[in-house]
Amino acid sequence: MAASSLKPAAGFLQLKKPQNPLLLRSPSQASTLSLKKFTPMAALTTTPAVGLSQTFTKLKEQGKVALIPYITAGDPDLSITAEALKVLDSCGSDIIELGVPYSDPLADGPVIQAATTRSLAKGTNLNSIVTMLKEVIPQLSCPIALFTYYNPILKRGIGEFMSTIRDVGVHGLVVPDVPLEETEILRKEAVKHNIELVLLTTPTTPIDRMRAIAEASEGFLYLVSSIGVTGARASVNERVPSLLKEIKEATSKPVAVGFGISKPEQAKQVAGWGADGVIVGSAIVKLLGEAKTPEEGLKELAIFTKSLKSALL
Ligand SMILES: O=P(O)(O)OC[C@@H](O)[C@@H](O)c1c[nH]c2ccccc12
Repeated sequence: MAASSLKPAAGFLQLKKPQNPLLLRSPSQASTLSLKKFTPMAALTTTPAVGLSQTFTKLKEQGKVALIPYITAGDPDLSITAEALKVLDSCGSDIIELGVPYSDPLADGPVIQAATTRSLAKGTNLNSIVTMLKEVIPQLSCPIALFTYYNPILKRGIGEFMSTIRDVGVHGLVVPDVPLEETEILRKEAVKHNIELVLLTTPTTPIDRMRAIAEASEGFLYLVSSIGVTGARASVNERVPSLLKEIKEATSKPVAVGFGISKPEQAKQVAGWGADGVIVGSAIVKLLGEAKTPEEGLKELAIFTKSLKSALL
């Protein structure tokens, strides 16, 4: 995981069976879619978005905690993703994490895996996502952090990947399957292109390693709340408060907590524990995936996002 504790098994890019890198403890273990035309909406804000760390600075001054929803691009299709980004933005999101679908999503649970499969079946790829973002990002007021496994980056070439996403206005990048030791080139290219590379730490990351990850992370530090894969859980890991305390002693960078947060009450609880941001993925992906129609999904998305936002106020 970005970075986290972990070095994937040799040849991990060709893994047949998903293997969650978040479970590894130490380095040694370790078609183009035809898009509908997007109609520019008159009332949309055109304020240029600030980056991730600036967003946290602004929120901190206001005593607020960031709401960071995650959705998978291209599920059910990219024109709905474009609308979903606008809904998320207008309903109070502070940063949006947008997932690039990948065939071997090793850190993802069933909900995001299924979304990924649906999206790939529609032909979503990096080019089509970038084309969509070019149109949509100027209409958003909050920054986008792109989430992708390492393979699509390597396939394109690290430098070219960074310049492509930067050119369409992406501010941040989350890559869960690159261990800290191997993030060096990625970080260099990210800095060069003004992209904030967010690294992740988990409950099994040794403390010294967590410090090194915090030091290298840009934008914010992603605290994975529990071991395992993404997905809703009945309750948030009760170790999160002590993990947050340890991290806060090690860094002054903002810390956002994700994995298993699916309800407004849980978001509130995590904010109360001192997190600077709360990330909600599977619950939102599920809502969009299970909606009777995409339009229904967008309506429910607006309601759910607002309920998460008010839990954080
Ligand atoms: O789905 P959850 O449990 O709400 O967790 C957030 C998560 O979806 C998002 O940040 C994410 C999606 N896929 C990942 C893989 C690794 C780390 C993080 C992620």
